[in-house]
Amino acid sequence: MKMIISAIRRGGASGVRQVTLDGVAAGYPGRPVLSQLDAVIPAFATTAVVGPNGSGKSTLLGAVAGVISVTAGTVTHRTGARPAYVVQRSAVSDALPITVRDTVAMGRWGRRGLWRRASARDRSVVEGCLERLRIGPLADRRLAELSGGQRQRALVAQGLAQEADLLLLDEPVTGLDEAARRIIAEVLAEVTAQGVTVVQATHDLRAARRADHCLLLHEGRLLDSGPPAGVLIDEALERLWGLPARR
Ligand SMILES: Nc1ncnc2c1ncn2[C@@H]1O[C@H](COP(=O)(O)OP(=O)(O)OP(=O)(O)O)[C@@H](O)[C@H]1O
Repeated sequence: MKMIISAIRRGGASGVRQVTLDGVAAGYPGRPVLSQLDAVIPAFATTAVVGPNGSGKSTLLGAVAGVISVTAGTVTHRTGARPAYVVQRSAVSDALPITVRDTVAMGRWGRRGLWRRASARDRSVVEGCLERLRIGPLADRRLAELSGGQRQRALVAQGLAQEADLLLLDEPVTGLDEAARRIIAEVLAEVTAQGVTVVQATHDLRAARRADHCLLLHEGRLLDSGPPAGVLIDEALERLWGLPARR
């Protein structure tokens, strides 16, 4: 326990593994994506999963979340608890006739079961998550009526409401304005400091540089991993995205 608390205080460099991927292959029917992927997600820290479009970031998150089956290798979790998985907002149908509060409350289903009534604690967690993402005033609006940034905050709030020890987010800040990005970044930093392991797939290299750990994917393989300062180097950015070196 002492080790865990001091790891939380140090921002995660504990050596404790939240998830270990060993020789993982995964993909879709007729479309293998990840292959021979070995990677570690450190506990109590933030990990950024980066790589060009189509490199397999979402597939990796899906395999860690358990929603995409691995066809070879193993994904081992430190705890048996179910991770919280926040999908890309484009994956959420506009036709869903639910309010923002309902959306966040769905995050409690895994804990209490679908058919049990929400407890006082369930309701207080939901209200707390709405507040944290600053969407309390939107709680009674329909999810489909929200802007992209507001909807994304509702989905992150749903992920938080699950109170999981592992929070997986697929491009949580893509397409958002600076204010919404900051709100989400602050909340993710807070929950990491509270001992949650956070993994986000992102195209935002600034966000990736703020992470404790980085996994760099290319064509379904792990090209590099480690502290972002050592992974997101000019050579890698130039090779993968054709970006010129920064001065
Ligand atoms: N449901 C699916 N069925 C078949 N192929 C898929 C499916 N989803 C993704 N793919 C393919 O798998 C590959 C990896 O996709 P994935 O979404 O994991 O990449 P990504 O790195 O998250 O991409 P992006 O940055 O564009 O979100 C791509 O070639 C994509 O076309």
